[in-house]
Amino acid sequence: MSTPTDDARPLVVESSDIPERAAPVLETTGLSVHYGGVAANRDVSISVRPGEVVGLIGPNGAGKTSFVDAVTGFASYSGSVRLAGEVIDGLPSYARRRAGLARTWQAGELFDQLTVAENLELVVEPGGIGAVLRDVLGRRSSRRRVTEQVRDVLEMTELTDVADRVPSELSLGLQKLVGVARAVASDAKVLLLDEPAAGLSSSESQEFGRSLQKFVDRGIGILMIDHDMDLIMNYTHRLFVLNFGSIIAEGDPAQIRDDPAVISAYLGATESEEQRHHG
Ligand SMILES: Nc1ncnc2c1ncn2[C@@H]1O[C@H](COP(=O)(O)OP(=O)(O)OP(=O)(O)O)[C@@H](O)[C@H]1O
Repeated sequence: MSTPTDDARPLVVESSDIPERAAPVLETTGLSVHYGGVAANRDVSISVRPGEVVGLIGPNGAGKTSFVDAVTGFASYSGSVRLAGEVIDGLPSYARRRAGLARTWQAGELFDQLTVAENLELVVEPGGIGAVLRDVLGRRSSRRRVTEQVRDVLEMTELTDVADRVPSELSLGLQKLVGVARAVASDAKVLLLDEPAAGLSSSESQEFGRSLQKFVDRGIGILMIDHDMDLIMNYTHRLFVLNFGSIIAEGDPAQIRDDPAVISAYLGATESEEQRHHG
């Protein structure tokens, strides 16, 4: 494990610490997504191993969200998705979630009327959101009982001290962490993080990156999409780069940073943005 001495160094485990031959916990093979005539993903094959943080990056419109939508069962696709070795094609999104595929969304997804602990209870309570809301709306002074599973995740994510607060009382960075904690509370094997740094300052984003270590330590595989290159470069082990729906590069952050095809894809995207603004 890395032993960082300053904030600039990655705190997640080094690639060499991940068993090279560990079977992927998430694997897609030839995944393609079409919206009418638009090919949002073409033949995308990626893998995430247990305890590995994999980044999926690419210019705007490259197909990152479409990929996550397909993997989580929110968009139709051709090709195949395996979770812990099992093919999950054809399963609806809730069944994929139950099987251990957890997702966080770009937009805030926490219930502001509920405490942090209650937000986590939503995913572990067999009665679901209805049962939690009935309890909470019925209460006057006493808080809902915190289950052992939620207490465990709160401890792991160091959120125990804010368990009784409502999200609006927390910094945006902590709110994001609560979102991830909630995803993990549902016994996640894989976490798909869609732009977790959106809206965060660069120091909050780095803080968020450091918090990923706890999930890595538990062997959870993470696929992270973000435009924040400091977060991506410092806190991932491996990266896949999408452009126009296809993977154009794969490698560790240092390799990707110097890859001519990647540089050209980003420059091309910037140039066409500029042409759009000036055209
Ligand atoms: N529901 C949809 N219907 C039709 N086209 C869509 C739909 N969703 C996405 N697309 C198109 O698919 C392509 C990929 O979009 P997607 O949102 O997956 O890219 P992205 O990499 O996530 O972009 P960004 O970084 O801007 O979020 C784009 O051309 C987009 O316009």
